[in-house]
Amino acid sequence: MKITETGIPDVKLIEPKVFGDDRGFFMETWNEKAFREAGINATFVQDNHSRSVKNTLRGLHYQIKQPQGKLVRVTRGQVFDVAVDLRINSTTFGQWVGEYLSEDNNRMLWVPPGFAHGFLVTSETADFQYKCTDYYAPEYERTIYWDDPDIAVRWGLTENGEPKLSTKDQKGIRLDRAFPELRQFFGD
Ligand SMILES: Cc1cn([C@H]2C[C@H](O)[C@@H](COP(=O)(O)OP(=O)(O)O[C@H]3O[C@@H](C)C(=O)[C@@H](O)[C@H]3O)O2)c(=O)[nH]c1=O
Repeated sequence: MKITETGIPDVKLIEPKVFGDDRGFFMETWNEKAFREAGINATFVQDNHSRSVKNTLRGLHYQIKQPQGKLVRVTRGQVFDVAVDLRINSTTFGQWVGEYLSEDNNRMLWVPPGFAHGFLVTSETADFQYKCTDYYAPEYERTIYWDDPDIAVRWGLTENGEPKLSTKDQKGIRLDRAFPELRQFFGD
């Protein structure tokens, strides 16, 4: 597998080596040694799978305690996947990176703890699967509004396009309002 840095060096793009033959294909999707050699030291405790219809946007989510590192991929369809650096002392605080992940390109993204994460579904339907380094903790979960003007993710929605959001994500807060809590929990 090929593991490369993105515009935010700690967020990594993983391109598995795919072995195709007349039966189909084979690929490794997680290899602890290869990831460790690429600087990713992760112990995973939870695997998740969601299915979403086109134009669904899930995010931007993070947990103030039990922050989760996430190894994400798409097994059906395509999404535009986004990670936002919320580490207060990071030189890339508030910046985002985005990658198209699909069942065709087999790409995966490593989103470290200390980042908000979200994705927009760009195909008719998308199956999204990911491994997490800590457990889901709804009491610690926070949502930054997907269209926060300070982060300004270019989601690629059409001009008047409104994504399909959960009630929780419609109530996402702005980065500046999240800041005091981030300073408390993501200060180093
Ligand atoms: C995330 C999660 C949700 N749930 C439940 C809670 C709720 O009733 C239902 C749907 O939850 P949500 O609406 O929060 O699901 P969703 O919007 O898909 O949340 C996910 O979004 C992406 C972008 C991430 O990065 C994930 O970490 C996670 O926050 O599933 C769990 O039981 N365990 C979990 O780990």
